[in-house]
Amino acid sequence: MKIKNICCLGAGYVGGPTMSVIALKCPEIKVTVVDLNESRIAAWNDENLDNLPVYEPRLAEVVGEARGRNLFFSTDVDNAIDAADMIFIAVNTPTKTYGEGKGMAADLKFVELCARQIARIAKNDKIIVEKSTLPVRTAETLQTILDSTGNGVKFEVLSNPEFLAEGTAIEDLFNADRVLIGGQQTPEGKEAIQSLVDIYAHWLKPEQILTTNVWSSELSKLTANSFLAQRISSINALSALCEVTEANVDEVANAIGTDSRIGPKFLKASVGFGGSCFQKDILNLVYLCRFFNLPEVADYWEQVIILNDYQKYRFAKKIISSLFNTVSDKKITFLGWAFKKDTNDTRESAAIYVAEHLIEDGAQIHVYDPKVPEAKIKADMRYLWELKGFTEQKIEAKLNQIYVYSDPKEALDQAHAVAVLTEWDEFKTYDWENIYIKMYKPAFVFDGRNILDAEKLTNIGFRVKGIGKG
Ligand SMILES: NC(=O)C1=CN([C@@H]2O[C@H](COP(=O)(O)OP(=O)(O)OC[C@H]3O[C@@H](n4cnc5c(N)ncnc54)[C@H](O)[C@@H]3O)[C@@H](O)[C@H]2O)C=CC1
Ligand SMILES: O=C(O)[C@H]1O[C@H](OP(=O)(O)OP(=O)(O)OC[C@H]2O[C@@H](n3ccc(=O)[nH]c3=O)[C@H](O)[C@@H]2O)[C@H](O)[C@@H](O)[C@@H]1O
Repeated sequence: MKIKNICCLGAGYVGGPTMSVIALKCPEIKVTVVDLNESRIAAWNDENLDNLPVYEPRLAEVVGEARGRNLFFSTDVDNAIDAADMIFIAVNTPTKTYGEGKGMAADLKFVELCARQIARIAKNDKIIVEKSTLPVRTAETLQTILDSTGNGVKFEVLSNPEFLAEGTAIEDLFNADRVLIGGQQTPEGKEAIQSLVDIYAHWLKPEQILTTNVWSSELSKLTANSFLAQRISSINALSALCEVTEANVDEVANAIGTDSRIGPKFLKASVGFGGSCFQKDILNLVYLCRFFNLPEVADYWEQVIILNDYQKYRFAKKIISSLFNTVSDKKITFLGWAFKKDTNDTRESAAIYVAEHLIEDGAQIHVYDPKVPEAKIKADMRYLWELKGFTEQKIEAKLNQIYVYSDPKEALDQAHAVAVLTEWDEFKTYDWENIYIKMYKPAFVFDGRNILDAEKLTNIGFRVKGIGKG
């Protein structure tokens, strides 16, 4: 089937960039991205491209070219579903916060609602594409819901997980290592797979487009994220050993990364990985393994999360113990709040958890992040404390321990310590001599990303503590 009209449910970090690139590369296909969130859609339609709801290098350029031509953002979900031959589901699939599987399983209620809405609206045959990250065998559930309307419409469900990383989304989409398309191995399933292959073939080579059965595709996405996160937890585990043995974790990473069997990527020790997906997807994998009665496999993967929590806690503890065992009423400046550089996304950012530990010890947290506004930072902390069941009064009191700045100089002025939580490039270019003069002494720098020149800072007079350095 030659696709002429695509609809995508969910205009978030995945739906927005992926559909913008498809629209850019396939000018003959009309692409409509819909969302229930009106303000998000309004931001996607904002004339000023600096106001797009997702910050990604080069995204504004892509949207600027395709929007209004064959790329549209709308809240009219029903009409977009009706008109489409192919519907991508790119809605959120967070960890469940209630009931069966709470804290572990993926919450599929948004995906299920999409399937029900499609089943209700569709009048002609459609291809449904799972773009959201889903537990293996979700396609079966979707197919059951879609097929139970009895209106004779035929649906083919494909799995097409997304591998882009935030901060490099456009680059990743333009030059994907691979795209993965899973479908039923029936003649109709194979035809649907080919329709999606044809779309990606507008800009990717045939060898970059992998096709599999639907279950392998679903499981490959969870597996890829688990392997990536496992590498970070592995190097972070060793960073703790480096700190007590005077080995240097960056040197160790380089030494092992030059072995072509290991490879150099994803070996950067840090304050801990964040982002909306690694933790959620591993928890989901662990839940699935327990569900299928594989406790040893579940325990193995769960350790990746346990180690990551330990790393964030260890960083906060090091700040407290270095500052003479208390940070009560001390000004601790956080450089960065986003979970990595070049994104405004803060979901599961290590900064949130480090801040929580320090606030618990009485610290005043002063934050500067070039892309994250005050409202977002406070909302992140509020969400965490609400989940813990804190009273409104307690939450308000804790929020008063957080100060957010749009000028890094003000954030750093008269601080007792600086903690680098995100690896934004601009932090490396600051006038550290001047910052030192204006800080309380001894002036501490805790580099949770190992991006600053520790030798230079030490020569200025700072007490510098990186990750995995003795
Ligand atoms: N953020 C990332 O870098 C990546 C995310 N993923 C996966 O993609 C999925 C989406 O992730 P994000 O884009 O980050 O989430 P997001 O939260 O940024 O966006 C999801 C959007 O879906 C909308 N939505 C929910 N229900 C809807 C419905 N019934 N109809 C229309 N819109 C609806 C929400 O309002 C929200 O704007 C998740 O499953 C995630 O695991 C996969 C690869 C990368
Ligand atoms: O499913 C998803 O959501 C996506 O998850 C990750 O992408 P993302 O979370 O956007 O960003 P990463 O570059 O993977 O970084 C994740 C976290 O790990 C940290 N990290 C990364 C690499 C490293 O060596 N060390 C390290 O601490 C980053 O700072 C960040 O906090 C994967 O890299 C994507 O392939 C996947 O599509």
